[in-house]
Amino acid sequence: MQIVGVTTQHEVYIASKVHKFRMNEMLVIEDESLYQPKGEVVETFSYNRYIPMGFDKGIADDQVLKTLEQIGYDIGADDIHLAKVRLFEEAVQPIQTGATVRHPHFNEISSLLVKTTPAEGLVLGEVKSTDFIEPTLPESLKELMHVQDHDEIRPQKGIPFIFDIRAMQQYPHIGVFGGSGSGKSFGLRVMLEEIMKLQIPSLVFDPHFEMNFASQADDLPSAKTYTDRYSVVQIGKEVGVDFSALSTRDVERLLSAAGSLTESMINVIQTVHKRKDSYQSFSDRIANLAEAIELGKQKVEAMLHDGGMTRDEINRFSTFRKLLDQYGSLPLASIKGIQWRVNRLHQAGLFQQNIRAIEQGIQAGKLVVIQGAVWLLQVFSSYVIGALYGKRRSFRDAKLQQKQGDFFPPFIVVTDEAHNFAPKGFDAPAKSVLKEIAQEGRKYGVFLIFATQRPTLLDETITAQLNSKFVFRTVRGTDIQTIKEETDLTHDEGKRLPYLRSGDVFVSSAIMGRTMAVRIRLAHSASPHALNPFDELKKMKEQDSEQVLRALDAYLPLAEMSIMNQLTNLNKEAQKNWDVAEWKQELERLSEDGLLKKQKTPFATLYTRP
Ligand SMILES: Nc1ncnc2c1ncn2[C@@H]1O[C@H](COP(=O)(O)OP(=O)(O)OP(=O)(O)O)[C@@H](O)[C@H]1O
Repeated sequence: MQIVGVTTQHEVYIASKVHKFRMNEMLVIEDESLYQPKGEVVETFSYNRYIPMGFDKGIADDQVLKTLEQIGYDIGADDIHLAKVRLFEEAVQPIQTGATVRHPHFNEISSLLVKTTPAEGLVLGEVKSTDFIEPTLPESLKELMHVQDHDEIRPQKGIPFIFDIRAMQQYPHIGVFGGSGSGKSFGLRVMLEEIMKLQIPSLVFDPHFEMNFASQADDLPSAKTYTDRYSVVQIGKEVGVDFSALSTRDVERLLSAAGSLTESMINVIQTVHKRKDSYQSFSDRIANLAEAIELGKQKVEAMLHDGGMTRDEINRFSTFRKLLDQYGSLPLASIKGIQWRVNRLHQAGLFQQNIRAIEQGIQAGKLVVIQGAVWLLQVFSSYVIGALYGKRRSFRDAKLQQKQGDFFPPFIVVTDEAHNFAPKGFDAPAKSVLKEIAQEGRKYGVFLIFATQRPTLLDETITAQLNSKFVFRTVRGTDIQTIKEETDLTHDEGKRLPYLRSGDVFVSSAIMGRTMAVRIRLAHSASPHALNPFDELKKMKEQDSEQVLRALDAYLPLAEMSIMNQLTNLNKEAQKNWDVAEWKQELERLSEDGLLKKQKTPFATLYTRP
């Protein structure tokens, strides 16, 4: 391999007759006077006698052609491989044309690529095109993972990409961007596995119900299990909001998530909500007030003067009167609006539990996955993040003031669909607390991992605070533009974004100091959605046929006209509720699928085992 053409201080062309260059391949230029500059391939081209140079010059210019001829290439006849290489550090003077080029030894580039050990960092994947370095890779960095390359699963060959999570203290927060099917969720899963490995307490909001680590990945030798390292809770089942602990401002925020609030509705909440109100006391007060206003003061007074009512009725109407005296001037429509919103949250189970299960999980160093519908997660996240961040802050602040405080650990907040939690341009329940963490969380040891398909829709103050960005395949022009503005991806890398393979990612991180191309490793666990929906249909059909055949077994051979007599038994055993026509259809289907044999005689149609 040799340098050809005119070189600059930061870019050179390299040619070879035998070596086919690969994108992101690392190379060392033998130039003692410049301290062996190193760089990586950013563009490649191959010529052979079928596509001779000059016919389509591609990346080569006249200067390149001239040098090639001078150093003995037969242009138009030889195979020639060319690469454009960008130097990692600008050279003090242009590089000598003709200088030889080779692959680096691990020690020559280790400081650029490896910032921590596998035991202390997140082992997320393999740095692309580094398999040339395998012979010099130290044992401690080998055999850390398996990688899927095209259809083949293979052990790690190149340099591992180990994210130095400890450096988040200085460069906090991670963004994970990528379009549908780009491998973003898969990458997030690998990140979470590594976080569990290190037992870092984390709060994961999971709108897709996919972050479960119970099932192991198929085909992966020695997949790790994470059983004791995480817990999954659902809003309305294991966790919820303790209504009586909410301030009036919290109630406003929660209710606004169930449906936007008008000024007048906010006024209703501020007037009617009392400190320590339980869900019951607040919703009763609202319901009674609505009913009282609907009846009107006159009618309520008349009922109370009328007499002849039971004690309960007297109590009820006295309550109405009191409420009318206190709040009678509030508009009925706004009160009803609040009533509807409180009801909606209650129906979703939000007020049935508290967040103790989450706090315990975090205290125990676990990854706590919180599942629920997006809108409900938005409400709940604002409450739970606010509460836990508050605890962590109080503990740290107390410590700074040398006071005693209950220990609360540092933790990470992880969410997919992050643009729903902190949207650009409009408000969302959790946005203010997330912004605060983006700006101040570092001081308290609270960090964000934000994944989204739409970085353009994410609040820009937060995007700017994400010091490490993992960029998967992105097709949408506006998102590519945002990514280019927010990372140090070069123009060439930006152009490659729509064509990245699922699982390939550019990591642009202040921690690494430069963009790296990485193949994410195979996950040890599998997503519950990993089953192809069409395989799922097939499996369901097979299971169903099996069940029906088992029920039929005792009655075979079965004549079509006997179905009527056996209908109750058949339905019971097959757990169906079919009539005779439906059973006939099913028998026909099973015989078409070859699972039964259909015989027609002049007297009857018979079904038997094939
Ligand atoms: N690193 C990887 N190695 C092997 N296969 C991968 C890798 N990453 C992704 N894949 C494959 O690509 C598919 C799509 O990935 P994934 O579901 O993570 O996409 P996504 O970007 O999260 O899409 P969506 O946002 O629609 O969920 C996965 O089913 C997985 O099989």
